[in-house]
Amino acid sequence: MVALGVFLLLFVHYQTTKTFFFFVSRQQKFAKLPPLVPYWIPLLGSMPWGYLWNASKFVCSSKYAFQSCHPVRVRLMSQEFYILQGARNISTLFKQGSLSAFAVHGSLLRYVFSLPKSAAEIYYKDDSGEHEKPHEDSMIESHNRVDFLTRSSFLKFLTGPGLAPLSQRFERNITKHIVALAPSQSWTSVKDLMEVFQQDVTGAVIDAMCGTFLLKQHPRFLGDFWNIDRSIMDLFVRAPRFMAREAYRARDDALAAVKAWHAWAKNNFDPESIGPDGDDPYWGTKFFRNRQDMFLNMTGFDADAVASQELAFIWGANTNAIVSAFWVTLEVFKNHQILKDIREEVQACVRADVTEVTFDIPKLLKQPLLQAILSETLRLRVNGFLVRRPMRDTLKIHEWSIPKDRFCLTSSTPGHMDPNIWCKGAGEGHPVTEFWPGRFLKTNESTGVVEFTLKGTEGSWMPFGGGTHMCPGKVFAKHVICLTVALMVTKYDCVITADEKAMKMSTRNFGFGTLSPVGKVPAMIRKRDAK
Ligand code: HEM
Repeated sequence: MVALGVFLLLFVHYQTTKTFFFFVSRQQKFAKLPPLVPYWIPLLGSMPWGYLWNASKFVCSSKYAFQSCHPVRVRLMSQEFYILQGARNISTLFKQGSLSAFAVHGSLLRYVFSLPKSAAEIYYKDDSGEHEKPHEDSMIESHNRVDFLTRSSFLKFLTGPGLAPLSQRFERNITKHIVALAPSQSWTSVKDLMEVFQQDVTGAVIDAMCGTFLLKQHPRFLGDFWNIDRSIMDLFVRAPRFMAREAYRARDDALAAVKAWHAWAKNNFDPESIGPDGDDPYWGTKFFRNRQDMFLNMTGFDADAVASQELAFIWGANTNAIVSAFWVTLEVFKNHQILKDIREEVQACVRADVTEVTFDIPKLLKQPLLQAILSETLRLRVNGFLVRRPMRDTLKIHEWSIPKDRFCLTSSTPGHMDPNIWCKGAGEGHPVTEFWPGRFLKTNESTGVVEFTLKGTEGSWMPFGGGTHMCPGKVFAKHVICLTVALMVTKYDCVITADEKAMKMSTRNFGFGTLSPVGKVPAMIRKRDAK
């Protein structure tokens, strides 16, 4: 009887919040507060039970939250935040200035990468904005403008003059690694293809970025790195140490390794060793060398804080790119026709004037099928949450107003899995769950040439996020992925022997970017006759 009474009360509460939801949604008034998502239990609010069970299904089916065509307000215990979905709303969000992305970055830095509290404070206090000219009423000293300073360091490194030398070093490293994978033209078994990417491709990226000391002196670094990556959710939610001992051990050892590299570079650095591109063998790049002073000038930063920052950067530079490179390679080797077509595209970019295989990289990065395969892979494999906080003013999303300082959450998954975007026109007959690169190809009517296109996907395809905090590494990521795949298909035949179950995506790290396969992916590889 009591249970029935409680149920009836909760039911009435739910129906009332639902009625209000629809009432506010339909109001015609301009600049209105988004409606509150209906919920059953008054003090708990909208508990995301479905999310805990199947995160991907939850964001693709939660009618009131991630599937709503307008922004909504969510109450979760004492907290309130906003969810924003739909191409039109997301495109508008990305056009706004003064949105801080620190909500997620701060928790990642603080809890996953152990940024000391004194340094994290600088982030919380920084209200000077992301532009060179600080906000007029901001009192933050110029050396403490952490958002602007870190963002400019990324941009100089990854989109400015730092990119060419980094890319060239990566090219040399990855070629050596891939060429050494299998010794002969007889089949060699590979226990787990993913491990090849975690060791060889990550090794090539880290050596190109940090110089060779880090991995030479700390051979366990790569293992620790992927251990952290696997357990990122445990660290992020601050699981007690006894429940995630190995994750905390890996994180602490990786931080110690980065700190030891920094100390070695500081003690041994010779200014004469700086090359014409500005990089040097101690810090690896001008980027890491210059960030030492930049961070150590900030209030509350010490050697531990800098190690946390740089380990976080190394993680960001590898996790998505390496796992995506793995999926692209897998898709190519799984399908004979795609493999044949990709080999043709890649072969057209091989430079003939050298002994070891090298590519005309600008041409390679423009090949339509390769770009389409990469884009389709990112659509299916990247599942990220993006969080923004309006720092200065109310955030206006069409007729909706989100008050200053509130958190706004959006997810790449609903857009990536929306049949109204991906199954129209040529995509008809290809369900959203199917890997079909044709979604990103179109035939030029006047020339008859098949071209790569992202037209019509704005606000729906967003593996790299968007707006002022959009991923600054997207060009380098494309380079890493395309070159790795080009080398693999040129040098090797590969038969994937894993069962379908092992190749499913693990949702363990849902929300953090590219998801890994659930199991090991064994394969057989052999050298090809090609150069
Ligand atoms: C397939 C590969 C990659 C994917 C899918 C990816 C995705 C993302 C996403 C979704 C964000 C958040 C953007 C936002 O909040 O709007 C981000 C941020 C970032 N990414 Fe990437 N990323 C990739 C590769 C890389 C690489 C190779 C680097 C560096 C070499 C890199 C460096 C960063 C940095 C530094 C940020 C923080 C930017 C900021 O806060 O302003 N990423 N990435």
